[in-house]
Formats: sequence, structure tokens, C-alpha cells
Amino acid sequence: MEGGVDYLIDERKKAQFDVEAMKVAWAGSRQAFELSDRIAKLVANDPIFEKFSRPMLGRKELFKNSLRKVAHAWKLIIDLRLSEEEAKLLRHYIDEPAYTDLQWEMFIPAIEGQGTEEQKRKWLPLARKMQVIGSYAQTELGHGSNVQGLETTATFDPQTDEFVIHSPTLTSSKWWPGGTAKVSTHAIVYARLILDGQFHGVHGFIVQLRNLENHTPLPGITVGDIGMKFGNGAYNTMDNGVIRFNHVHIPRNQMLMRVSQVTREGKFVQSDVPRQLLYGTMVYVRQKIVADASKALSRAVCIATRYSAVRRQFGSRNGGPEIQVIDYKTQQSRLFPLLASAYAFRFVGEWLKWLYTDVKQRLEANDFSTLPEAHACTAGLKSLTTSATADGIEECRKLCGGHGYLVSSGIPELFATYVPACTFEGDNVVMMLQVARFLVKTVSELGYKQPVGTTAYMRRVTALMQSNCAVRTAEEWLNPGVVVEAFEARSTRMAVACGQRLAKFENPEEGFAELSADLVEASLAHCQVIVVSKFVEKLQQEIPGKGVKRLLEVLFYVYALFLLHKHQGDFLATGYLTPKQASLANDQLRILYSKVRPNAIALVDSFNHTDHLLSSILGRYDGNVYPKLYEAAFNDPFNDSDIADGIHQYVQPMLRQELHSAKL
Ligand SMILES: CCCCCCC/C=C/C(=O)SCCNC(=O)CCNC(=O)[C@H](O)C(C)(C)COP(=O)(O)OP(=O)(O)OC[C@H]1O[C@@H](n2cnc3c(N)ncnc32)[C@H](O)[C@@H]1OP(=O)(O)O
Ligand SMILES: Cc1cc2nc3c(=O)[nH]c(=O)nc-3n(C[C@H](O)[C@H](O)[C@H](O)COP(=O)(O)OP(=O)(O)OC[C@H]3O[C@@H](n4cnc5c(N)ncnc54)[C@H](O)[C@@H]3O)c2cc1C
Repeated sequence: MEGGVDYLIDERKKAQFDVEAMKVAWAGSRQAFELSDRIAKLVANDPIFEKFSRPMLGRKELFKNSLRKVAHAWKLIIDLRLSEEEAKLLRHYIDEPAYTDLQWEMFIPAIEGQGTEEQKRKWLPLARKMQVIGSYAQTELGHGSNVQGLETTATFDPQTDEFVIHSPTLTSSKWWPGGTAKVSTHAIVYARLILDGQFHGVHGFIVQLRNLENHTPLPGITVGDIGMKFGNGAYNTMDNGVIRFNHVHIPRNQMLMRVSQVTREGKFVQSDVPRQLLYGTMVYVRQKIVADASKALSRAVCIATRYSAVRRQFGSRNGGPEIQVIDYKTQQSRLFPLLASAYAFRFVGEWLKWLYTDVKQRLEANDFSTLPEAHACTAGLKSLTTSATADGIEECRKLCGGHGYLVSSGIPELFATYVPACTFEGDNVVMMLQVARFLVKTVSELGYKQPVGTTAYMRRVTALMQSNCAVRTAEEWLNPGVVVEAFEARSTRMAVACGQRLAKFENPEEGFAELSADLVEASLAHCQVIVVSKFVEKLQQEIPGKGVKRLLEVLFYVYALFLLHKHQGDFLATGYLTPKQASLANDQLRILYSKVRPNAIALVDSFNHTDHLLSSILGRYDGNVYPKLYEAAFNDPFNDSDIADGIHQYVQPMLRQELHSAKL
């Protein structure tokens, strides 16, 4: 067989649902679909946005090329008068980490959330027109997770009405801020506020880093790049920086003062706005990261699914066609839960965006009541979705066998670019511990306070603790109420058990630290309740298109029953399920895989990913894998010559036994 073109045509004919309608369901609405389709094609058809050769470029070339892409994109935004939403999509489809991510996703949101009206009036127009370029400098060499442990100081000088920004130790050097090493003119620097020798907590300050005329660092600022990061290409398009401040003076009005103010006299004024709002930018970005998880996972799944339909191994001893690897039950049991997870994360991401928009409106109206819930949801779902996506991308690499390890499969770079999402914007374990605090508080208040929002199911604590699952056949698992109840019961029981064990400790903080591994598991169980319930809520909505809802239902059961199977230890240990019921869930899962199988290619086509975005020979829409792999091998610059540089110098002397006289 020359290529797999015929296989994908046949595969597409098997679909039992309307693919165009599924594309709309995936995008969220027809308008959203048309918008992203238009921008995806704009990027795919523009040679400046080519990215296939990216992993072969050296760091400086890679970075310069990235600057060129950003400049070209900005020109398009202006020339085509693209809206902010279209510009965001443009950045997504260009698919290259760059300083603009920090400008639009952190610098501007930080000013919007933590700035006063006056500060917003001054800085936002400049930033939105790219007349200043900003980054987010929070993490230091010595502290990232522990924000209260940051060491950079901002000392008020009443003589000059300025803050003096200073890095007192090596470990206080800002370390990681993206866009900072070479590009940004300004940064929001998080520092310990010191007034009259007194420490008043960590706050954000707008600090100018570079001269706007000649781009040189301002006096007192030492700045550079922190060095190469994991993988070729990948996150190395970004200039993550190190900054050291030596008594840098900034005007007093460059402290972000919505949460607290410093007066001309150097007095600290705490407003009614809770201190936690200082962490508000992270809530926004975590929500965005959840939305992006389904994009990354769906890319890997699309590549692995198409390739699994093209690839054949074993099964024929008489010259007939071999078996498509997608037909192996083991391949299906590894691939289809990831396909279902991509859809699950898409829908929970959509819901979280709604939740965030609601919280943002409330915060603007000084209603802070839902902030703790938003923090717990964004932290927990960020942790759940990024961990599952990073693991899922790696699983997709293995699902593609040896070819998955080739850079031209598109998977290595996707993985290398994606994995830091498990660490940035809050290490995933640290984030789950935040959920744990929220859960412990909720459980401890159950006797007198009704839980709300995503913990509302715990109102039925008595029933969830006492009643057991009633499933008797594999068929009975096909009931959303039954499935959701199982997840709610397991989560409630795990949280209550943690609460009871915590109560035995005299010192609650000691207890929390001692039980933290169990608390992380209970938090994950709670977050899984959210994802599963939001999928069910999606299915309760009207979903047009022949067969679309039915297929989404199948994916829902695959997602939920796969999780149930994976975590059956929890379900059994908490006593909600019997071993027989867990085994019936697994039987049902096998039946579900056979329902996904004929639709698998159409389900990944519904992501509407362009070949440009996938940048993968294995995941090509036409399935023409082998000829293109062969062609790409000989197009690799390393194959420019049959005799590689160094052969004459180092190999031939060895072959001729002349190494003793060779010049090495
Ligand atoms: C998609 C675009 C991508 C753009 C590129 C992204 C590049 C990456 C950028 C970055 O990584 S920027 C740096 C990100 N850094 C972090 O995420 C640091 C993680 N650490 C923290 O968030 C916090 O320090 C902590 C772990 C939450 C602990 O903070 P602290 O010690 O002050 O708090 P606690 O005592 O635990 O909690 C106090 C209180 O505050 C509540 N809370 C904590 N965080 C938030 C929040 N974000 N929003 C609202 N509330 C928050 C917490 O629940 C406690 O509440 P109570 O229990 O007291 O009611
Ligand atoms: C690609 C990339 C881009 C980044 N961009 C930026 C940026 O633009 N701006 C910025 O300010 N920062 C940025 N960061 C930094 C990032 O936010 C931090 O690395 C992240 O918050 C984790 O902090 P840390 O590095 O201090 O990890 P640490 O906290 O040192 O984590 C090390 C280990 O300790 C564990 N651990 C830590 N605390 C606890 C605890 N309380 N309980 C249990 N376990 C714990 C963690 O789980 C982890 O296993 C970036 C990082 C990366 C990788």
C-alpha cells in the first residue's frame, strides 16, 4: 500500500451522525464555528505562519522568526480590522508561544482586575495599541508557588513620592516571566510592600523595564533569558526572563491600587475589596488554560485516531489486508477515552468561561461572594484538565508507535509545548490542595450551612453516605442520573472521611499536611463530579443535527465509565459500588467502544483542525501518510548530502585504522 488515502475515505463513509452539525456543537455555536474556521484558514494559507520547520531552527533564529510572525499578525489585525476575539483566535491558530500571550492574557487582565479607574484609563489604551508591551513578573528564583514568600521589595520613599523596587537577594531575582528577557517594555512586578519599615503584603507594581526609544534596559535593571527549555522549538519561541532590580524608582501611582492604596503621606489603606483579588489574574488565566486543554488534547487525539485508521499490523497471512490498528480493542481502550475526554473538557471549559464571566461582573460590582468557589473551580479544573491532557498527549504518541516519536508526527512538539501547563499558573498539586481547603471547609460546615454551586450535591450528604448503587446489569449503567450519583457519592464519602480524620488532629494545619495526599485524591474526585455533571448538563440542552446528541451521549458514558473503571478502587473502598457493579461498568465500556469505532474519524474531523494546526504527517486529513513521511525524510536538511560533515574527519580514519594520525 502506498498511502492511507482510501482508508480515510471509507472511514468517513461509516459516520452515523452529521459531521457539520457536530462541528457546530464542538465550537459552541454556528457563529463561533464560522469565526474560528475563517481565522484558521487565514493562518493556514499564509506562508509566514509556516511552522513545520520550527523544531529544526536554532534558538536565535526561532525567536526572530517568532517576532516576525507576531509583527505580521499585528499588521493583519490592523489591516483587516480584526476584533479582540478574532485576534485571540489568530494567536491560537498561529500556535506559537510568544510575548503577546503575556500582554493579552496577563498584563492587560492584571490591570483590568487590580488597577484603579485612573490606572485603567492610562495603561489599557497604551497596552491595547501595543504602545507598551507588558509581562507578568511574579515568580522568583527562590519562590513560585508560595506567593507570600516572594522577596522582591517595593519600599515607599515619601521624599520623592516613589516606590523603590529592589532585589535584595539572588533568590529574589524574577525568574520565568515570559516575554521579559528580550521584548517587554514593562512588567507587573509582584513585590513586598514596605512602608516606614513595616511589611504590608505582596502587591503588583507596573515597572518600566526598557527605554521606549532604543529598547535598552533602564538603569538599575539587569535582565536576560533563563536559557533553553524542554524540547526543540516548543516553548523556546518565548523569551522567559530573569530580572534583577537595583533600587529602581517608579512613581507611587504605578502600584496597582484597587485592592489597597498607599497615600501621598505613605499611609496604607485597605479597601473593602478582599486581598485575594490580588490573585485575580491567575483565576482568569486558569480558566483560559482549562478552555485550551481540549484544544491541545483534541489535536493529539485527531493525529492518533487518523493514524490508527491508516496503520495496519498483523492479521493476514495470505497477502490480504492486515488489521487497522484502530480495530484492536486495546488501542480503542486507550484512544477512545481520550477522544471522549477532549469533548468533556471542551464542555466543562465552556461552562467555566460562563462561571468566570459571571464572577467578573460580580467583582466589578464589588460582589465578592462567589470568588472562593471560582478560585476552587479554576484551580481544580486547571489541575485536572492539564494533567489529563499532558498524559493524554504522551499516550497518543505511544498509540502511534515508532512514527509518533518523529518530530514530523507533530506530537513531540505539542507535548513539549503543553507540559509546562501542569506547572505554570499554579503547580497542579498545589492547586488541588487549594480545592482541598475549600472542600474541608464545605464539609466542616455541612451541619449548619447549605453548600452551593459545585458542592450543592453535598446537601444530600446523608443519602449519599448511606444509599448504595442499584445497578444490576451493564445496560443499567446507561443512565446519566445513576452515573452522576456514583461520582457524587464517591466524592462526598472521600471528603467526609478526610474531614473525620482531620478532626482527630489537635492542630488542623498539621493534620492537613499529614493527610495532604489523601486530600488531593478527594479533590480530584470532586473535580471529576464537576466535569461529569457539566457534560450531562450539555446533553440536556438542545443539540441539533442527525445523530449528534446520540454520539455525544456515547462519549459521555465512555468518559464517565472509563474514569469509574480507572478509579474503581475509590468506588469500592468507599462502599458505594460492589465489585460486580464495577465489572458491569467495564462490560458496558467495551460495548460503548464498538459504538464509537465507526464514528471515530468523523468525531475527530468534527474538531475542524486544519493540517496547518496539526502540523503532522500522521494526522493528515487525507491519510496520505507513507509517501509524505518518505518525502519529508529526504527533505530534511540533514539529507542534503550523502556524506555528512565530519564523516571524512572522524569516521574514515577509524575505518582505515588511521585514528592515531588523525587531527581530532
Ligand atoms: C493561556 C495563556 C497562557 C499565558 C501564559 C502563562 C504563562 C505562565 C504564567 C505564570 O505562571 S504566572 C505565575 C503563576 N503563579 C502561580 O500560580 C502561583 C501559585 N500560588 C498561588 O496561587 C498562591 O500562592 C496559593 C498557592 C494559592 C497560596 O497562597 P497564600 O499562601 O496567600 O494563600 P492561602 O493562605 O492558601 O490562601 C489565602 C486565601 O486566599 C484564597 N485564594 C488563594 N488564591 C486565590 C485566588 N486566585 N483567588 C481567590 N482566592 C484565592 C484561599 O482560598 C484562601 O482563602 P480562605 O481559606 O482564607 O478563605
Ligand atoms: C513555561 C513556563 C512559563 C512561566 N511563565 C511565568 C510567567 O510568565 N510569570 C511568572 O511569574 N511565572 C511564570 N512561570 C513560573 C510558574 O508560575 C511557576 O514555576 C509555578 O507557579 C510553580 O512554582 P515553582 O516553580 O516555585 O514550583 P515549586 O513550588 O518549587 O514546586 C516544586 C515541587 O514542590 C511541590 N510543592 C510546592 N509547594 C507545595 C505544597 N505546599 N504542598 C505540597 N507540594 C508542594 C510541587 O508540587 C512540586 O512538585 C512559568 C513557568 C513555566 C514552566
